[in-house]
Amino acid sequence: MSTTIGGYLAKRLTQIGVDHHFAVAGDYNLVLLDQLLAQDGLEQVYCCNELNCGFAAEGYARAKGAACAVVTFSVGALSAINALGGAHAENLPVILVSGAPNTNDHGTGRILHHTLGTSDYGYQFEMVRHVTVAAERLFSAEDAPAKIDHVIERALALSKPVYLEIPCNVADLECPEPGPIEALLPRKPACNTTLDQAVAATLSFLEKREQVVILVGSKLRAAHGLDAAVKLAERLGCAVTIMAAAKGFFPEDHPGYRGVYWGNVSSPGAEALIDNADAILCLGPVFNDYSTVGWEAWPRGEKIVLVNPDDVVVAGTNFGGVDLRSFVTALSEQAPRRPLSADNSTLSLPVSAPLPAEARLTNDEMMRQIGALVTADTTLTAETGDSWFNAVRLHLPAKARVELEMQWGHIGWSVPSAFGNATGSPERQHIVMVGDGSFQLTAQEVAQMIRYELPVIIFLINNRGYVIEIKIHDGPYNYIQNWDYAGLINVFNASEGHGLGLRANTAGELAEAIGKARQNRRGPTLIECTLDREDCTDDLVRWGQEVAKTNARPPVTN
Ligand SMILES: Cc1ncc(Cn2nnc(CCOP(=O)(O)OP(=O)(O)O)c2C)c(N)n1
Ligand SMILES: [Mg+2]
Repeated sequence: MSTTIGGYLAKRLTQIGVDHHFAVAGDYNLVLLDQLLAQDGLEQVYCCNELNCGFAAEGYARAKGAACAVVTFSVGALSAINALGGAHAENLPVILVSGAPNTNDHGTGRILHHTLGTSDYGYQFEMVRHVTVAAERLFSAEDAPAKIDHVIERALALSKPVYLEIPCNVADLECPEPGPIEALLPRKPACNTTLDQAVAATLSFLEKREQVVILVGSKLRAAHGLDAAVKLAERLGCAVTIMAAAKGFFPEDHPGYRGVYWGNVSSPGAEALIDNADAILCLGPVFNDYSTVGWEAWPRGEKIVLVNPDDVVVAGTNFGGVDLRSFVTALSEQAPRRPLSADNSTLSLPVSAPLPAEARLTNDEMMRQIGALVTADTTLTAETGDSWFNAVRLHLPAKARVELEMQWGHIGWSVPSAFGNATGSPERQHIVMVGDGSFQLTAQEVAQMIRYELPVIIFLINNRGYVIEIKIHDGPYNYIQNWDYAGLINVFNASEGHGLGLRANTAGELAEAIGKARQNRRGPTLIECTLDREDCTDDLVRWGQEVAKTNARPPVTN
């Protein structure tokens, strides 16, 4: 039995659970798109531009575990590379496929359209290698299956993006049908010796420790460790705090849950818990300048067990080649059971009283009403900006999901990512919180939510500017042209769309808009929430001051 190279890729995508792929057409990829369209069980979904296409795939991977974006050469791929950087930073297996020039043009010295105007067409491949863990260029049918399998296997094994370049005259060449998919799926580690030693070292480390705390980090999901972390918390009976970028990665109704650890913007009591602990098990953390609030909140030293996706460090001793899920699972099975020492009934939850309907809308009232919307079936995508701090402060019901991009932090990511996430998980309720500044970068992807009739509820927080930047360091560059954000939906609807654009200036208008949004099942509802610029979270103000101090450190002169 044979297929084509595009058909081989299409079959592999469906075998790894990718039922949709995102695309922007270009003459270098049209034949490939035809091959992908021919695959049963694989839907082709279109985006307005290649940056959004990459972010839509990134969001889809959050829902489905992997994703694919197909773009044209150079003018398309160079935009998508930014989104691939985001997928790399956020540990998401996105497969970027780029069409490419006809193989007969290589080495001719000819100048091709969409290129830099030179005869070397290899620059894109060189660029993309910096943001992927595997990259392949196809030139013939003979080695195409092996190269396609290689990049897919690497994407799944490392939960990172990969790249495939398919020339326009190669996509429909004949090749054998794919073999068994098992060869590409992540395999359990063969060697247990190091694992056993890491567990033994941790057990003896814990023997002498009384104040044990688990700190959940943002790599835990990519390392497939969410369930194991709950089992470990139950075994140790200990308190559990989460890092902001890991919001939703530990059930907040669990008795051990004790809020967000984020330095001086931690949940009440969480910072003291970490500071007073004599053992901190850090599961998949990312300690960067933002998550440590300018390097101030960075647990280190002999009381730390650092559990990374592929290695464990016990009080400074490194155990390489130990995967996080196996380690946490083994520890949860072998650690002496301890009684529940933490009780999150003391967890103080900021709940503001409802405002009268005619009252001017405030940030607290907006979050009170959004919080009431969140259920176990909700996926909340929260954008860079005060939306980070608002989302992190929410108290989540079990199984509710929060999607953040706190490592890459590309403003505008949330709209296309939520489009992809909603495409991959239509059974969930999708909510987006996005500021006016961020929205202006990728707004057009709301039109695709209209096209595909996705009932995403978008809370557009119009506070007239880049407030997160204003709180770090103000200047004229933080103020933007205002849009009629609610009115934009009519533009995107044209004559046949079911999008809804509403504005909420008061508490009552917001409540009414949310009611209408919940009824609108045939398209997105954008609710423009107008807030005073100064009405932002205290957390943002404190965090912004710390970040500004960190950025202002004078060069260290030796
Ligand atoms: C692609 C990209 N370009 C610039 C930035 C820097 N930046 N980070 N946050 C912002 C402003 C966000 O403003 P909004 O979305 O309105 O959010 P708020 O803080 O709620 O006002 C910028 C301009 C960024 N993070 N990503
Ligand atoms: Mg803003």
